Amino acid sequence: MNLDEARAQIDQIDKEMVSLFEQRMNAVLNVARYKKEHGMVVFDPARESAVLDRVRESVSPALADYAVSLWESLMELAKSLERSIIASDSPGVQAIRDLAANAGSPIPHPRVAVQGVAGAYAHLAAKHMYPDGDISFCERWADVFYALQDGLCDYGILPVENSSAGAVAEVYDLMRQFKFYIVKAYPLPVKHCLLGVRGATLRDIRHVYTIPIAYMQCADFFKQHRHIQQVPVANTAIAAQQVARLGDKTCAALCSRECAQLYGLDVLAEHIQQTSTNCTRFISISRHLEIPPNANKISLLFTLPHVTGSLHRTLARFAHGGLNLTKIESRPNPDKNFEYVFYLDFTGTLAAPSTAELLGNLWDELVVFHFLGNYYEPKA
Ligand SMILES: C=C(O[C@@H]1C=C(C(=O)O)C=C[C@H]1O)C(=O)O
Repeated sequence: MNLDEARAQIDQIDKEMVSLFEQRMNAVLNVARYKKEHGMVVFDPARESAVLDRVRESVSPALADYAVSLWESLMELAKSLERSIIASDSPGVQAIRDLAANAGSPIPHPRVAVQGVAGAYAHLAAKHMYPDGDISFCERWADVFYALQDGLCDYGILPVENSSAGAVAEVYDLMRQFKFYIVKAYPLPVKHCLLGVRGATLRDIRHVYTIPIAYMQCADFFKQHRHIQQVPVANTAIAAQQVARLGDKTCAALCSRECAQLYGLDVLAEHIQQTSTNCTRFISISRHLEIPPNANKISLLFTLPHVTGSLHRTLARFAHGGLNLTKIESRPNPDKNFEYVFYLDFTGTLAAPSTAELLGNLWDELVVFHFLGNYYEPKA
């Protein structure tokens, strides 16, 4: 058989399969109508296992895994179609709608907490995000969460992810513990400088004070300057403050250019990060949900049952809904060894009924599900 003949055969088979697909989906619609009338839920795991067992038995062993995978997808599509008919007023969907309806407005002249001291990247992000904000400083990231919990500030600004060094794991874990809402996000271009005391030169430097995630972003520079040892501190601007206090020509800080003027230091090297587009995403967290009219991003936190394909099936539901995932992060679940908490960001808005419904369904189905916010994030 030549290529054209084989493809003609495939075309003929596809024609029959499309017709069968349509017939199957129509049968699914009948199931959905029945379920709606009888108050039944969409997902029936026992029925799905029976369908998959039958498929596996009916196909040649060499194709069994392929066939099972195809039927798993078919059943996901079936459930998406069913959900367009039922479950639209389940408790989860109602909860999501209530959240959206009760979302508050931004606080004027807010009190904004950031970690570090003046000149920290979080400080620069906070000034962009809240130009009229009253900014105060905390020692650790956790302290920003405590300040918010205790009502000492209205918003907290935190880094969640750098374009080259990746996620800020500690902040993700704190998000799980405190479950505040994300009300804004801002991708801050980050250009690192090496600052030393007045009169120092790059050759004098033996120690660089900085936060490890910033050091990682300048790995190439420090490979070329192997004699410079890293001294980890909690924040880049705290590093600048310490170097200024030490007054030692062998010590430098890796931080923003703004710190030079703030702490009376000299710029010994600038823009030493790996990539010219280096950028850190900052979020603003709040005790209260706010959804601005231009909200374009949604963040979620959830756990999944530890069974084959559960993440794949969940993500497929976003794909079927035409939703573009922008970030997925997994962190250890402290309640269950070697199981994970998933964090998902995607472009979307709760104003889209199908999105609100998808999230409501997940709320109903998953043991742990938290809606973290629907906020505006400008393009990086
Ligand atoms: C169509 C149904 O709903 C869902 C989809 C199934 C399918 O596509 O075969 C099977 C079980 C349910 O999870 C059904 O309950 O039969």
